[in-house]
Amino acid sequence: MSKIVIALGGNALQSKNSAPTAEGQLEVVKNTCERIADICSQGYEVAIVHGNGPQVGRILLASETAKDVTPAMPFDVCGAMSQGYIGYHIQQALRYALNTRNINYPVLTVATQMIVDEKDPGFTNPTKPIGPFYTEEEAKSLQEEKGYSMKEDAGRGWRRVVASPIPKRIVEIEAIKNLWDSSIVISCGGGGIPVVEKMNGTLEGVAAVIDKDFAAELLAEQVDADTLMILTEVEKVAINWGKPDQKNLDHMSLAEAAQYVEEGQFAPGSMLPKVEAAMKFARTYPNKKAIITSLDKAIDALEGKTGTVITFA
Ligand SMILES: Nc1ncnc2c1ncn2[C@@H]1O[C@H](COP(=O)(O)OP(=O)(O)O)[C@@H](O)[C@H]1O
Ligand SMILES: NC(=O)OP(=O)(O)O
Repeated sequence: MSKIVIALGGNALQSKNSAPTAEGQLEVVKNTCERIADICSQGYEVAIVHGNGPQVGRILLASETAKDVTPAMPFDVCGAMSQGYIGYHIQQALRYALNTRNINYPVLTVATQMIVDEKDPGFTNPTKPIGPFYTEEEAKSLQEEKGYSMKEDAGRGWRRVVASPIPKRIVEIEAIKNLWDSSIVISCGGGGIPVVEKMNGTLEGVAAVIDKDFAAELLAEQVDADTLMILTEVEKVAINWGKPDQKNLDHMSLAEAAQYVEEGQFAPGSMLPKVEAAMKFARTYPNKKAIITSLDKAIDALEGKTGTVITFA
């Protein structure tokens, strides 16, 4: 059976058109899980990685706002909280969607720690957008008042950006591999809880948010997946994106993708990490493929009918 690691983007978890409540997230996740269950019912074995940018940003905000009532939680703990409640929603919704298709695999979430290098340049150059969107004015005053780093996010508004080191090693990988045959595993949520390994072998959480596309790629390598599938809002990656001469791409070889990256075709913090993660998978496995497409088109893309496919040649 073909093994797929699926990375779920923001639109698979929350709707832009409604308040970011827990109930709203569950509604969106129910639809997402119907699509994932469709993939499972085609005979694919799947593992799920999800993002957490909006969620971890809001948990941090809530924690900071409530600091006079209860101590603020550190960054890594907020990441762990986001894995817990997003994983819970996916577990609940996917269990139901699978059961209605007479598939009875258990679905479970592994709180996953991800080892990063404490000297990673990401710690001095924050790039990962988290939390809500702001106007430029709001962003500038937050920058002044709270010392946040704020950046414009792919034409969609301003957001807080935080350190995003490269994921190096999945601490719980052996457990995830052991669980693969009997369960659908949700792991490396939000890219994994970022931890550094100390000289004495202990792990220590650090203030960062890892990119889930890079984490999904690392997981796909570790479980020897056949396909890395990155699901986002758009059906295809484009060059000249948002311009009158936008061209949606069916396929990119590694060389073509590298050329487009060089030209700055992909927005940092949004499409760029997806393309870079897909390139890494294609470089590691010249006979396998990475696909970037939308949730609704996932099955069509697996059948080769749409999406942007990234391969070695
Ligand atoms: N070259 C591009 N081609 C397609 N989409 C792009 C491109 N550059 C930026 N984008 C934007 O990036 C978005 C995907 O990034 P984002 O929403 O941050 O990811 P996620 O789905 O993981 O939450 C797309 O929905 C689109 O708005
Ligand atoms: N951690 C992460 O990559 O989250 P988003 O996909 O929400 O940006």
